[in-house]
Amino acid sequence: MKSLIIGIGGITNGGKSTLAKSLHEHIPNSYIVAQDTFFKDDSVVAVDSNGFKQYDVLDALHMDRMMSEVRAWQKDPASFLASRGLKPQFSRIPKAEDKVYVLIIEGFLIFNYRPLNELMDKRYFLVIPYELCKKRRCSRVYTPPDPPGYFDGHVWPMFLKNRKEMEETVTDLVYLDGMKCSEDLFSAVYEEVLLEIQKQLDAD
Ligand SMILES: Nc1ncnc2c1ncn2[C@@H]1O[C@H](COP(=O)(O)OP(=O)(O)O)[C@@H](O)[C@H]1O
Ligand SMILES: NC(=O)c1ccc[n+]([C@@H]2O[C@H](COP(=O)(O)O)[C@@H](O)[C@H]2O)c1
Repeated sequence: MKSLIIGIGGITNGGKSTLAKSLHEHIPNSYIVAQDTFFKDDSVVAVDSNGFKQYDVLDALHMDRMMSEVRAWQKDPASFLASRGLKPQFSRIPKAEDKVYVLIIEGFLIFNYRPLNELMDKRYFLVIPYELCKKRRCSRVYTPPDPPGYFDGHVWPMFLKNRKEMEETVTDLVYLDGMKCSEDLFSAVYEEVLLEIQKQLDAD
């Protein structure tokens, strides 16, 4: 069996998890590793001079644990899925995508962490403008919730900084306009992933 790793990165509330879930639902033998499940406990997240918790930095995440999960999948995707109670899926009429295990890595800082970035076969980066990002972010409740002024005082400046750092080191990013409807975003990426799957199969 072959395997493929797809990165869905981008701005907070850009639509990463929505897109990752749709891909997962349509791709047999796929699995999502979501970066936001690896945040450190609030008690150990650093605080800046304005009292804002520094959540939007790699240091706020257990990247070592995230890497272990990805490496466990890479080592043996079938056993990895089986250990999570998931059985390999085969369509009644076999399709190309049945034959390739696909890992979807989703998160706002996945391309800023070099060891993780290096593993990706394809990199997508969702972007939305400031106003829309602020609007979507303000209607979402995190644990802990954003304190007043957090978007402009921490989230947006860190997004600009992290994106700049990423663009200095990462090539082959495919930018996606997160203002497009979810269906259009899904179809565009899904079509490309199917082509990547076919490429893997043709590589024999
Ligand atoms: N393409 C889209 N168009 C409009 N709203 C969207 C779109 N994608 C996601 N959303 C909405 O934006 C919010 C954030 O989406 P989500 O996928 O959780 O973003 P992220 O994982 O990047 O933080 C949710 O309310 C979701 O329903
Ligand atoms: N434990 C958590 O999940 C948690 C806590 C505080 C802030 N956040 C926020 O999560 C964001 C990243 O996730 P999204 O890209 O899904 O928005 C960061 O901007 C960060 O400020 C998450």
